[in-house]
Amino acid sequence: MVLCAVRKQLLVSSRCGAWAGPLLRKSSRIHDFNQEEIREKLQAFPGGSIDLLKQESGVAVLTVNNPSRMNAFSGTMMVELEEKVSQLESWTGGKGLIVRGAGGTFCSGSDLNAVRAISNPQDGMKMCMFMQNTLTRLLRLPLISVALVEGRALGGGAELTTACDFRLMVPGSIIQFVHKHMGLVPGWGGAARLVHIVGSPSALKLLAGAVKVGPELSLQIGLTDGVLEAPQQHKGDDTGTALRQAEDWISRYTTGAAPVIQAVKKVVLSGRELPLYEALRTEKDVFGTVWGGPANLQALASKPKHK
Ligand SMILES: CCCC(=O)SCCNC(=O)CCNC(=O)[C@H](O)C(C)(C)COP(=O)(O)OP(=O)(O)OC[C@H]1O[C@@H](n2cnc3c(N)ncnc32)[C@H](O)[C@@H]1OP(=O)(O)O
Repeated sequence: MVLCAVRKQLLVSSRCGAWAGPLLRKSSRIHDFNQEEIREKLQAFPGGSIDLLKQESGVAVLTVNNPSRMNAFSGTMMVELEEKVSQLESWTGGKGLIVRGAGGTFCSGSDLNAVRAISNPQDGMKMCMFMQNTLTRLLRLPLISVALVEGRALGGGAELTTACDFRLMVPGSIIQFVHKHMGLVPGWGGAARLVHIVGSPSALKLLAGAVKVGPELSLQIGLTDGVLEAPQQHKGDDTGTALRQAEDWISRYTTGAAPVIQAVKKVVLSGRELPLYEALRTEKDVFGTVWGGPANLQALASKPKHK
């Protein structure tokens, strides 16, 4: 059922040139439940915002913005994240996404005040399913995504980093699955994704030890894809900032026509999520959307040599 939904999502989005519309979005959810009730409850815990900046380069910047609480996720921010993911799903010209936190730190997980207020099992389950649905859709966006980790990514913040294709860290930053210290395990899909990224022995160590993972260890176990230079801010020049460095890093993967970059992400996604037979069928269909397309014809006309 879920596999069919993933394939359907990939195919229709390929034909439309945009990511899945509302109909498919519903069927591609991991948990099919009425999200309205939990959305309403989450709205009762305001604070901060999730800001989205779509740039002409085709690379968007999504900022978790609640610096007075180390960018903890309030209830309204959880709802806003879902809305921003919906906007990105229908961004035809999009190629890349950088997810970051405001004020020099990434995210300290869910807002503990909201968590206390909805600590009953029913609401906890609904919040968990809501965030799993949203973060699954974030990872499935037809955009190449990277989490830019400055400061700390704790708890749900660490889980959020795993909902991106790549992670970049600045010196001194930390990713820590602190859940065990909170009497919890990840609930936003972070454990399942972490196993895919670093393998089960390392995932077990990180979760059972609530290990503080700095850039060096992170590179060693394959959690991080790059360590940036220590950010430097010169007057009138932002080239040294972590964001600019992340934009430079991602540009090597997002240079080119949007339909081609999106197709690349789709074939990798289908390879990651579908059994081989389904993935091959999807790859064939996605191939059909770029074969003979403008970028393909232009490349053929220019007789390129790949030296
Ligand atoms: C399935 C999801 C699971 C989860 O995400 S559970 C949540 C896991 N996260 C946490 O437990 C983080 C707890 N916070 C901390 O450890 C520390 O605040 C942290 C992030 C290391 C920063 O330490 P410091 O630099 O010393 O700063 P501080 O403690 O004074 O924090 C500044 C203000 O931010 C607040 N804050 C930080 N993380 C928060 C959170 N998750 N929820 C609600 N408020 C949070 C903190 O209470 C403080 O506020 P205030 O200035 O005292 O009013």
